[in-house]
Amino acid sequence: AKARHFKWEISNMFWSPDCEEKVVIGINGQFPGPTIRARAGDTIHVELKNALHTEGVVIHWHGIRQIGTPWADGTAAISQCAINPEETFTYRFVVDKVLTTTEVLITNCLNVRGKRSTETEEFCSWLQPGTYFYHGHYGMQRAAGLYGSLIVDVTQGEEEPFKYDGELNLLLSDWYHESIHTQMVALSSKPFRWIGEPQSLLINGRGQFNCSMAAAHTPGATQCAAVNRQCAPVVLPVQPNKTYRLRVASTTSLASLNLAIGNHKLTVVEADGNYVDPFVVDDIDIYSGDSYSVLLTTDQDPSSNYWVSVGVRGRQPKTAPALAVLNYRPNGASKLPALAPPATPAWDDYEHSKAFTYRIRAHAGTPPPPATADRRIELLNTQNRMDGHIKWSINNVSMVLPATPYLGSLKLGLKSTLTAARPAEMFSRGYDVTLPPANPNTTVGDNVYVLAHNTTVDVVLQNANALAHNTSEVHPWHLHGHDFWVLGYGDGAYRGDAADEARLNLRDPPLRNTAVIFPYGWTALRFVADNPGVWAFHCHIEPHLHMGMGVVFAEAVDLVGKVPKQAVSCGATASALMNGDHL
Ligand SMILES: O=C1O[C@H]([C@@H](O)CO)C(O)=C1O
Repeated sequence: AKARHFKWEISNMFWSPDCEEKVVIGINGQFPGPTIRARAGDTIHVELKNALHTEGVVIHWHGIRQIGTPWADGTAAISQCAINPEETFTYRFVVDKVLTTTEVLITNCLNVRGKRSTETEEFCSWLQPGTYFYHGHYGMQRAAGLYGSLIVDVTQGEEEPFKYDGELNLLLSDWYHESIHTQMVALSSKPFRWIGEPQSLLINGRGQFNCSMAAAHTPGATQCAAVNRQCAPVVLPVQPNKTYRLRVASTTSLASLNLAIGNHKLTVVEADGNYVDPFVVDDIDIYSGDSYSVLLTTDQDPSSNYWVSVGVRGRQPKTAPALAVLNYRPNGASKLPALAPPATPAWDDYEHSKAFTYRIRAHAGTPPPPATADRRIELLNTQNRMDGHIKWSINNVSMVLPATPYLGSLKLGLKSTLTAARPAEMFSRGYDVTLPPANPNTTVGDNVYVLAHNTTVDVVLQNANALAHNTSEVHPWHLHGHDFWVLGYGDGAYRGDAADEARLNLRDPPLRNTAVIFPYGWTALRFVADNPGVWAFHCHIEPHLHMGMGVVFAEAVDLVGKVPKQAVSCGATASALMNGDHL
């Protein structure tokens, strides 16, 4: 395994992601940020200088478990203090080691790998290559363009369970013309102002607002992409009769997406860094926080190019699809495809989305979940009011983050930094998910669940009607520090009865770090609390997180190793350290 060193400077800069000039957060003068490419087991060192003039910054390595390095997870107020302007913080972590101490997993891991790969007998660990990404996790900085790809290849000499001739990378995002500062003020203001739908969808940071793709390809066109490289349509060059691995990840602020390629089938082989049982589809849904690998065979008429089309799902779209060109060489890249771009399924065709999502199953050799859980936490997702504000709440508590990051305050036992009461383990069985909340009022709190080491935890996420009648939205939930098994999905209220149990798949549930709840439905997850640290678990929709849609899992914090002082020298932890306390 190698150490890979990166030196980054984060700054605001003028950029035209969709041909309209705005301000983005860039890294080393680039937008999106540079792609990190490593092999499984490598250690990444990112020496990150904050060159924003007046804002802190952190970077979250989405999908990387941070085993033994919870202070490098990059969540402001949870795992570390925001890095101040002009300061430098070094992230050091391994990509990506799965390690567990539970019996079932050890046995399975030994069966799969045939050997113990760590020195200590009680552990079994293995390396996990895959498609990941990184992004800002302070305020709404991700929506300002602070993101990039993180791709982890298999260790030298190891093979993937599928073959391909080439690789293409698509990092998908959405883009607003309002600054994130305006957006945050709007979302927090009284009366509430919703940010609306994004102006553009971006592929690898490039989109076209108010520009026709034809204009983009017309020599001499005076506007848009033809004259601005920053928003030039993405071209994916391919040779006929080859197989390509398309890595697709979504870092959108709001939009759920669907991707299709004219006349081409897609074989799904990886989800969130885990191999899946391969299946063939015409298009894939991608929620914010998801990543996939799909195989594409260039078996169509080679005299033509084809459109790659990315459209909006789950919300009535006001945003034009993003397009890229699948360029069969030796055709010119600007040769317009003969076929029109493939149309996205109707935005509210949830049956289509469920059919896709339910087909995702673990690849043979993936460890199965423990047969039973030690604890079940049921989280009701509602939209609420509080003193004239609109919030998202979990069991009627909307999450607010403290000034002092939990990792430091809990390690030092500074109990005063926690909300007095622990959050509820379940919501009332009689709750009617089909109606707006009977009691729309919410409180705020830290939503910290304290998890005992190595316990198996079930989480049931319950969706419900929002404040307006006949409205329930999709929410992709992302867990830090872990993959979970997605045990199952159901429509309506979860009751935990035999019918609900029958919907759970304990045989080949996929391991993922992000899972969606469908409108009015529930999703059941299971994970093992085997990674000491403090981990965010939240809706990956940026405005919803800002409105409080999340919880925190504080996991065996007493077993966390020595926390670097620099990570937590702020707030009450800084005072305690000055008084001589030791982390
Ligand atoms: O959080 C949200 O607020 C709006 C709407 O519910 C109220 O304006 C919306 O569509 C959201 O997703």
